[in-house]
Amino acid sequence: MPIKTLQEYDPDQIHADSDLIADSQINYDDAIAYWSSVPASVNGVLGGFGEQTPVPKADIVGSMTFLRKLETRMSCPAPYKKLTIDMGAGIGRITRDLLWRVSDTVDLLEPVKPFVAQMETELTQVQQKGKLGTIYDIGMQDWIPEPEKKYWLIWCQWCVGQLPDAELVEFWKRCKDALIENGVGTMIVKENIAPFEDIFDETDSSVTRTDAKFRQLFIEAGFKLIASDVQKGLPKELFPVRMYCLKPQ
Ligand SMILES: C[S@@+](CC[C@H](N)C(=O)[O-])C[C@H]1O[C@@H](n2cnc3c(N)ncnc32)[C@H](O)[C@@H]1O
Repeated sequence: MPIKTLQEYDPDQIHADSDLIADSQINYDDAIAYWSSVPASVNGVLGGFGEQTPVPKADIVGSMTFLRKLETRMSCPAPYKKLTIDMGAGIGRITRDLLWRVSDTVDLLEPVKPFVAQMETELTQVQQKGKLGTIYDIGMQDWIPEPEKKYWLIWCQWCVGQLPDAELVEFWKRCKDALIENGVGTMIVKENIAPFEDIFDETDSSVTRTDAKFRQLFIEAGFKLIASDVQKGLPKELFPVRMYCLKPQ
């Protein structure tokens, strides 16, 4: 399940597998096969926590509140433009419901073809408003930022567990280099948090990391943490979800 539930967490099982490092079990092909097999819908990308649950709305409201708190830290002086990229974007849910509102243009990155195809429907209005940028149909591990493009905001939500630690650090280093310099650019990471140790999930071949692991990897990638909040209003059976606001060191 991409959105992990606490009931699924079995510490005995985790300890039985503890000779296997969680992220060493990630397999990109298995992940793509899983994501290609689920419906190209909000319910599909949120592992069954779609619009019939409070999750999508609470998520967007929580992100908007977090961004409002950060407004002064995220100002974008001329001549810069508010160019954003939505990483592991699924069907474009976050761009459709949030990112276009705060950005001039939004690029998206998503490797699963049926999700990319569905973006055409989901993002019609974003396109009509002239805010749809480039769609990269590749994985984060293969993304090499275009040298002339500098982002005001890089949004990574419910997707970085698809990369092993070392690949994730390399990806975040490329993100750092792709941000507008002089502290203008920001990266936001919003992910499930594991309670005690990183957990491998064979369903979508991903890991759920602890808060301590996230903070360690941010430092390794050269980011400093500006602010962090826990998402409110999610069902109690879900793992906590945390938002991190990061700037290059
Ligand atoms: C839980 S969904 C979240 C989608 C979207 N971020 C959202 O919140 O609506 C995880 C997404 O990560 C994508 N994904 C899987 N492996 C990836 C990779 N290596 N690089 C980028 N995205 C990946 C999946 O296809 C899926 O769209």
